[in-house]
Amino acid sequence: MQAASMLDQALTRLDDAARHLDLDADVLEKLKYPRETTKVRLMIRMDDGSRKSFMAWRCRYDDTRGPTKGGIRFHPDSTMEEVETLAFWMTFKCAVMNLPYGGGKGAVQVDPHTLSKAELERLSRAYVQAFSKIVGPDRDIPAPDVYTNSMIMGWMADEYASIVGQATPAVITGKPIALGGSLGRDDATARGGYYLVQRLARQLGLEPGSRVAIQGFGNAGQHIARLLADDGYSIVAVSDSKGAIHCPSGLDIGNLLAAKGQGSVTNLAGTDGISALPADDLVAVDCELLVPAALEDMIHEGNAAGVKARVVLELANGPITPEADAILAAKNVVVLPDILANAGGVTVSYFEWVQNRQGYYWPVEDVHARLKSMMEREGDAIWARARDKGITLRSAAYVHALSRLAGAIEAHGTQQFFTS
Ligand SMILES: NC(=O)c1ccc[n+]([C@@H]2O[C@H](COP(=O)([O-])OP(=O)(O)OC[C@H]3O[C@@H](n4cnc5c(N)ncnc54)[C@H](O)[C@@H]3O)[C@@H](O)[C@H]2O)c1
Repeated sequence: MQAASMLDQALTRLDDAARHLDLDADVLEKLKYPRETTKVRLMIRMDDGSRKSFMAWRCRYDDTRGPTKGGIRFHPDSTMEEVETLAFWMTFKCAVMNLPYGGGKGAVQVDPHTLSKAELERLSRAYVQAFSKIVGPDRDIPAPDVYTNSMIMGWMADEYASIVGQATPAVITGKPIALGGSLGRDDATARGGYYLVQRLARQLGLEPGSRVAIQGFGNAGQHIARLLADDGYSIVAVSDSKGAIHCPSGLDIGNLLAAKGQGSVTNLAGTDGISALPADDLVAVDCELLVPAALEDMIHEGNAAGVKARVVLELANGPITPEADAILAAKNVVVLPDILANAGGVTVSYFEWVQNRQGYYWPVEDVHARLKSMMEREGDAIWARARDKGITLRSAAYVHALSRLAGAIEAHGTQQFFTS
């Protein structure tokens, strides 16, 4: 992860989008910087009695359109710049989907795989203790991200309830169903991307039988593999942090899930015509659809030219660097951009927050139907904007979001008072 330059790279998207809109200067001044980032060193007791500390952050990038919303990542390489960049993307993602939220993000610099379950629980609770004045159902609403899950969200919701002295399920989303989670949240990120692919399949030249390569086999990667395979797509390559595998005749999803359950998809290499690949070679596999579903900057200047897919569905956040974006555009590869393609997760998190506040819970069919109609509505609008302006879908998504953000910032602003 090239964390130091990440935010600057992300801000180039803002500049690019601003060129297509007639904006008040207040708008860019407000969106160029995070509103607040809090840094805390968390101290927890380890199982052996020793104490250990971990750096943690929470960023509220912009709250013009509502309380800030964004996940908490547990990763050894997390940095403040990464958290701020992810919070910037959340600001735009919530605006793309017209959710009544601003953007936020949090992280703990830790490899959670080195902690016992009890240590992980203490760390999760320590995070909420440290940031209890920052989070809140009308202020800042966390959710899961890389290497955090519903169990961790449940501990965090419980800790917040202890601190404020009352059950407050709407403070955090991605909770277990038994603690006020929403049906359909588990596969929402992948499902949103899947609905988008279904909606635009004709324009994208995709159809059941098209070949798919998936980078990363966690929450997003596993569910998109299942949804596309159920639709008749052929999953020909998959990777995780241990490496990649390739099978031109198609991989079996059940076998992939079982192998991942035992550590890694690479355990399947050498069986049933499946070959091992270096992890980096996954992006160059012969296929029609490439799905990055791991981490940032995985498709870069050094490997973008090798991409053979016609379409890239960005389920990960920021998997393509701006340099790689230009290379892919020159090759006429259509990129379904992260702030639209993976927005299903935050959209169903929003549904969870609404259900928590209403105290009324929806059947999964309602969750799916509402998600589908929102993905189609915003996907169609962004497709039309890209076509009308002759710009990439990424630029169109940023223009789409920026026009909503600008409307809200200008409505708050007072510049006209001074100039009229
Ligand atoms: N889960 C969500 O709701 C959600 C929502 C929006 C965006 N995202 C984004 O999707 C991406 C994946 O998130 P997730 O929730 O699936 O995380 P996860 O922790 O469940 O899975 C991450 C996967 O990536 C793999 N991985 C790590 N390093 C890799 C590498 N170098 N090469 C290949 N694979 C590698 C891991 O082995 C794991 O299989 C992230 O960018 C995240 O920000 C997730």
